[in-house]
Amino acid sequence: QCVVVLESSSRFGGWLWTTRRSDGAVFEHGPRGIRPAGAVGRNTLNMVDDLGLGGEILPVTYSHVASKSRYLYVNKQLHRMPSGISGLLRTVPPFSRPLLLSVATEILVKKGKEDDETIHSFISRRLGKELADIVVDSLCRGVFAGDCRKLSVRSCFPLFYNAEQRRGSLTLGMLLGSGPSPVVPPGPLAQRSIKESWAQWSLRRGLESLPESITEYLLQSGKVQIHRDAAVTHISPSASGWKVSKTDFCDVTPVCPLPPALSAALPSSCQPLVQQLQDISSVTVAVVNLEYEGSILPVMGFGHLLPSSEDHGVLGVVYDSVSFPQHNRPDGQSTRLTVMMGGAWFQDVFGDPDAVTEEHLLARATEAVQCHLGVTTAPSWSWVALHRDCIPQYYQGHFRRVESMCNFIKEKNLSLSLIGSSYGGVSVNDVIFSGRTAVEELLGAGV
Ligand SMILES: Cc1cc2nc3c(=O)[nH]c(=O)nc-3n(C[C@H](O)[C@H](O)[C@H](O)COP(=O)(O)OP(=O)(O)OC[C@H]3O[C@@H](n4cnc5c(N)ncnc54)[C@H](O)[C@@H]3O)c2cc1C
Ligand SMILES: C=Cc1c2[nH]c(c1C)Cc1[nH]c(c(CCC(=O)O)c1C)Cc1[nH]c(c(C)c1CCC(=O)O)Cc1[nH]c(c(C)c1C=C)C2
Repeated sequence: QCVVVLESSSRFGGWLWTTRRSDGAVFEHGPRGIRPAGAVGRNTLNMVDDLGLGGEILPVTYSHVASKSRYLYVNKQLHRMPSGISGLLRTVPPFSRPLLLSVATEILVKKGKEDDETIHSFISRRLGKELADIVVDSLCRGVFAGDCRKLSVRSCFPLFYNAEQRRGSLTLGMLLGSGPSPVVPPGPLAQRSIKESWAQWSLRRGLESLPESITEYLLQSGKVQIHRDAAVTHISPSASGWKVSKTDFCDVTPVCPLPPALSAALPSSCQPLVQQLQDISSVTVAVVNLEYEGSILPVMGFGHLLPSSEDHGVLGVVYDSVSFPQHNRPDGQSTRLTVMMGGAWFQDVFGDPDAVTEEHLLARATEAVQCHLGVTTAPSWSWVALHRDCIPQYYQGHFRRVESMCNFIKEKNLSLSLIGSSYGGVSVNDVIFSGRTAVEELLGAGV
């Protein structure tokens, strides 16, 4: 078997993108933390073991302040998200009643009849409108940069959907479990993560080390051809497999991540698939990394999110220095923050992504830090990145679209796998797991 990897840009890694400054500071422009939990989390840690990257791991435990404290910026104030029993029992602003009341009465709410629903409608129905408007609205902005009034509960939070389906309640589903998950035995690193109670992890030189290390591993194996600056422009079925781009690769089974690239490359005989791919939309996020001199944060924690009712444009701010102080400048005298903006509201707030200036995005980000965190000094360093169409949006009915694409591929006996963030989960773990599953189906397990 011959494996060929074609990457259109000049670097591997996609959204895993790190800047390593010469003084030792590390800034993430894409993902910054990976969760070790669950089958997909264990799978990634097993891969980190295989790559020999275990010594580079930076774990953040559940007892760390970054795991215990997350904030919401509501009514022009920061509020710590309630946690623990006392947080659930008391009425804490910005909520009008103890959260335990919503959780307890949720058990009595009847099961929904629809085969999918928006996240906002699902949570309003089960836990009340206030939680949907504030907590879940913010959560969807902090994971999907998306609008919970459009996103699908079944595809975005399958755990919630399955809990209702199997146990009749979210609360019971969380307590009793809501169904089977793939079997992935934990390797040494995953075992360590369980023993030490990790909530998330990164790598000493940033998460881009992961694709860098994979590239090195593949090159050393001598079994894989990898090409940068090699965009797939056209694929079409041929007698011996697929004809890919301008080059003839026989017996190639494309494993394709991006719907726009794939739909543009497919032939007209795959029209139904092309149409379904074109129907998966994604949102643009502006990511602004900021470095400030000294310890400037008024609170410690993972960061804060804003519900869409507070501000459409600013989604949230990550306090990178708190989770990963190892990425600070070695003198330890700085604070690193990341402001994320736009998402589903990008066009409304900032207009055409091609016309928005870096200066405008930087000004909006520093203004948010000043307003939300009371930081009046200017940042000593900044980096502005505009990530076009970076997070796919699983709108209501997404599961049906994915099912129908898979059926088309099966019926036509197309030797093609759909992997990546557009189909069954947007986290780094989901994407790696979908790739592994597809390759195992093609080449057999144990590869
Ligand atoms: C700002 C941001 C923050 C995030 N934070 C987190 C986080 O904290 N934790 C987490 O788990 N996840 C996070 N994510 C999500 C996660 O990073 C992504 O979902 C994941 O990296 C997507 O991987 P992918 O392989 O599906 O796609 P991509 O990363 O988009 O990779 C696709 C690759 O295909 C290449 N390509 C495109 N078209 C072609 C073509 N025609 N021919 C050849 N190559 C092509 C691209 O150049 C790219 O390298 C975040 C994402 C963003 C944008
Ligand atoms: C403010 C915008 C964003 C922040 N992170 C992301 C956006 C759009 C992107 C993102 N964050 C996470 C994931 C992976 C999801 C997963 O299943 O692992 C993605 C794509 C992780 C994450 N971030 C937050 C939560 C609740 C999660 C889920 C996993 C976990 O519980 O750790 C919340 C959150 N994200 C951001 C902030 C500032 C924030 C909370 C304070 C930034």
